[in-house]
Amino acid sequence: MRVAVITGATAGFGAATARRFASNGWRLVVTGRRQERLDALVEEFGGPEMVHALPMDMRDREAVEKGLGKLPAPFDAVEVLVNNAGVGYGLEPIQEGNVDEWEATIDTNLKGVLYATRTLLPGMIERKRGHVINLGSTAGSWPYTGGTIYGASKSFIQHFSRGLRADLAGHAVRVTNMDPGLCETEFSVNRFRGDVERANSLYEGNDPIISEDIAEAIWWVVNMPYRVNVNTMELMPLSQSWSPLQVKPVDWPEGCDPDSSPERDDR
Ligand SMILES: NC(=O)C1=CN([C@@H]2O[C@H](COP(=O)(O)OP(=O)(O)OC[C@H]3O[C@@H](n4cnc5c(N)ncnc54)[C@H](OP(=O)(O)O)[C@@H]3O)[C@@H](O)[C@H]2O)C=CC1
Ligand SMILES: N[C@@H](C=O)C(=O)O
Repeated sequence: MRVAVITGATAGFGAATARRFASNGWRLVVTGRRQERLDALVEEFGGPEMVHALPMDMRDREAVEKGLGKLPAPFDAVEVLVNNAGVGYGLEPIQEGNVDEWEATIDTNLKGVLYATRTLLPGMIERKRGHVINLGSTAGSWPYTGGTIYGASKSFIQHFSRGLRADLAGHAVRVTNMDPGLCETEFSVNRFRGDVERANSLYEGNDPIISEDIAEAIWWVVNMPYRVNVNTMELMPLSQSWSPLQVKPVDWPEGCDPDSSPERDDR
């Protein structure tokens, strides 16, 4: 029986992906911080014989290394790792940003992925069977006001995924970066610090992607023939596309001539 590790399985994409794999007979290792939701997953997917729950914070290196590094049989031959746990707190521009929230975003989205990947890769290489799927975001390619730290964290994931493929040259381990756009999950409620109304207003009337769509895409990527590596996949709801680069008049200081420059400006 095959084993998949899904980080951040207590909500959104992670929960839907866990459901997709469990319904196809896979054993699961599920992680998240909310114990009661992990307990519910264990019950839903067939009990502790089928699901191993790891309550842990992905920012806690020791917990991740210990939890994923010492998985009990039969959960120890991990074939698929879905690095899904992630957050994007706040939507303020950098000059007004909350540094604590930046750190939480960076530590979860970057370090959590690195800890899990580093811990599980040697086993995949040794068993000659593995697939790492990293959840990036369209925000990693297309910047928007207020999404800078989150987007930069997802640019890291895109580059990390490509680099990982290069490092794994010759090994039977696949790597996929998946970049979803607007999707309705708990992501925005967390981004807006619990403001459900503000989160809902993003989705209303826009037919966002739903978690099951992402789970389906992950399932498809994993089930391509072993010779095929889907490097990257970008998905948006049809309602989402690009708008022109922003242009905004500059609030120059009194007496400033925009034709001037610091070496010619005697103000
Ligand atoms: N929704 C969207 O529009 C998009 C989301 N993404 C990315 O997809 C991934 C999943 O997001 P989505 O399902 O939408 O978000 P949700 O907020 O619905 O779920 C996030 C999951 O991550 C877990 N998580 C968050 N922080 C930590 C942490 N420090 N330690 C352990 N687990 C953590 C949560 O579990 P718990 O709270 O129990 O710890 C939860 O299970 C993220 O990486 C996100 O950046 C990418 C593109 C679009
Ligand atoms: N789609 C969201 C998450 O990745 C966003 O970009 O805000």
